[in-house]
Amino acid sequence: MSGLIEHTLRGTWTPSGAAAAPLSPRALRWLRQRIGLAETTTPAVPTSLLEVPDSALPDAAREDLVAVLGAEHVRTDAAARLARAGGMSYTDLVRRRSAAELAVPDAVLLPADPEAVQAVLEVCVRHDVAVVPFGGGTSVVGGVDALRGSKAAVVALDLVRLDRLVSLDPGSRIAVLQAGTRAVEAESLLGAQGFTLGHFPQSFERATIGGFAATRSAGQASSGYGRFEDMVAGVRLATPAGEWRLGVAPASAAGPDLRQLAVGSEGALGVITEVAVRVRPAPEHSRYEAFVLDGWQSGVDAVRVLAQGRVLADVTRLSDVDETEVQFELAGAWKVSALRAFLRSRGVRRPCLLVLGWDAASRSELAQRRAATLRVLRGTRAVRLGRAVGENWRSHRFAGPRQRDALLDRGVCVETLETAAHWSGLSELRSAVRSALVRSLRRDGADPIVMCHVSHAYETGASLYFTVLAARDEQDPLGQWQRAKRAASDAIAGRGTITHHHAVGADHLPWLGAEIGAVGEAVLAAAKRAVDPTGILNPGKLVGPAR
Ligand SMILES: Cc1cc2nc3c(=O)[nH]c(=O)nc-3n(C[C@H](O)[C@H](O)[C@H](O)COP(=O)(O)OP(=O)(O)OC[C@H]3O[C@@H](n4cnc5c(N)ncnc54)[C@H](O)[C@@H]3O)c2cc1C
Repeated sequence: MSGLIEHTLRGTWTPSGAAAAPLSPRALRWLRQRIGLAETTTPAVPTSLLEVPDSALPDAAREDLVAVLGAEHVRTDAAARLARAGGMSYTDLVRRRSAAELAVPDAVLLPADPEAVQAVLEVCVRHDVAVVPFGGGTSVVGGVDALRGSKAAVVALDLVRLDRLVSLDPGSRIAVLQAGTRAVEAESLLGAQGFTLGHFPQSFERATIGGFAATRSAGQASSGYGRFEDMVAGVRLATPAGEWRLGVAPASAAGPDLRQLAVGSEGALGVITEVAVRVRPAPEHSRYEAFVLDGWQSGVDAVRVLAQGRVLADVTRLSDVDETEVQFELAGAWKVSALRAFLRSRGVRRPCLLVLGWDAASRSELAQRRAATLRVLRGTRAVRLGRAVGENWRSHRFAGPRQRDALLDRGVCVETLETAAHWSGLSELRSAVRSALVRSLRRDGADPIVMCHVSHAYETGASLYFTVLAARDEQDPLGQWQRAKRAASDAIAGRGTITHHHAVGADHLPWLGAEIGAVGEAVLAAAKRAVDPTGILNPGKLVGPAR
């Protein structure tokens, strides 16, 4: 299990940066040849070169905030503000690497409990100061960008001190966690009492419980444990209109489920201070295995059959041909040519890796569930690769963000985006996004690598997660990705959702209307007016207008 990384570290995922997951010379050679990468290194610029404007927080607002929180918890120094300036997307990292302009908050507020959060909102309403709730700061959609909208000042409301397990009801299997509790801490607090949340996104080492709820996050084991919104039994929210508590029973017919307004509210409708989550007994046994399907469509058909047969493994992850190739090549340690020869001997020409992982309370439960999955898989011509490859995936499941640092250092434009669609439109959506990305990132005759996987499957459809590797345009690195992202988002609109689990933030806002319609946008705006009449909460995110 990974350790805790200081959430104020921005610019790289771990303090050691690229050294945490260096690229092997073989992998580097292969990449250079595939995407036309120059032989340069592009290290990050020192933090001292980043520009931090003077704080625009009015003195009167500062005094009132200090009266509520104490002077040490109202930070206006450059280091504290810089540490909450933006999230962890590729463009966030490139901005820091190239000393481009950052949206820096005017102050950082550090309340210790829900009452202090409520009191802070009251002060901010009085002084008309914008508030950006800040959890782990791992947003990849501009969700924590310090946008001020029409306000003269903006503060980052950092929930790091709300880090307690408030209660655990083992009979009902409900734990109440404060919103700033990081996933790693939550797992360890729950684990000490024999429970798990089972939520393991790739940002596990840094993201928080409140952030998961605010963004409708999905973890790698979502097929077994559900998406984060499936885990939320109740929410406590501070809003400018007063405190709001939701979720008194496991199910209710008392009108629409208003918990779902809080879940996915992205800091625009309130600050989540506590989340009641459904927990499960910590598994005693687990097993990861890998299989290979021949070609994307056979892989997708196999995952669909598993989902509709309701025998999905807890982790079910299908990589397309390109992602499988990259995993084989970058893994270095695997004997790639021997593996390819073996697969050819089994008639597999276009390998697509399928990783399956099961968690269970007992050996017999594990055996039963695995047997049920494999029985259905048998009809799909999947070739079994065995446990070593599956366990290798598991041991590297949080390596992606570390490897991204190494790729950034080598001049690679590396970013991800995600969507979802019903089974009937999934392959068309994948082709459309793929073509848009390849077209917009083609440079000097070299195509980018565009990889895709399915990691969240449902009876009615699945998510698609794209990873792009291209030679970075050093003259205009931000524009290069922004154009590609726009092309991909245009290709998604009308075919799938603009986001399956990364949320809307600022970046997806221009495409939200196409998905929820003008009436949907009006409903969101009306909800915002009800809880946040002066519009101080997270301007420019989720509820229009876009920045
Ligand atoms: C390398 C990497 C991998 C990732 N992998 C995944 C993945 O596998 N699955 C996935 O779902 N996501 C993933 N993400 C996206 C991100 O981690 C999730 O959106 C996560 O839920 C954000 O949690 P956080 O605590 O970091 O929130 P932040 O980034 O701090 O905030 C996200 C949004 O929620 C709001 N917010 C935060 N806390 C609160 C609160 N208490 N009350 C109200 N609003 C709040 C913020 O204002 C912002 O709009 C990944 C991101 C990175 C950088």
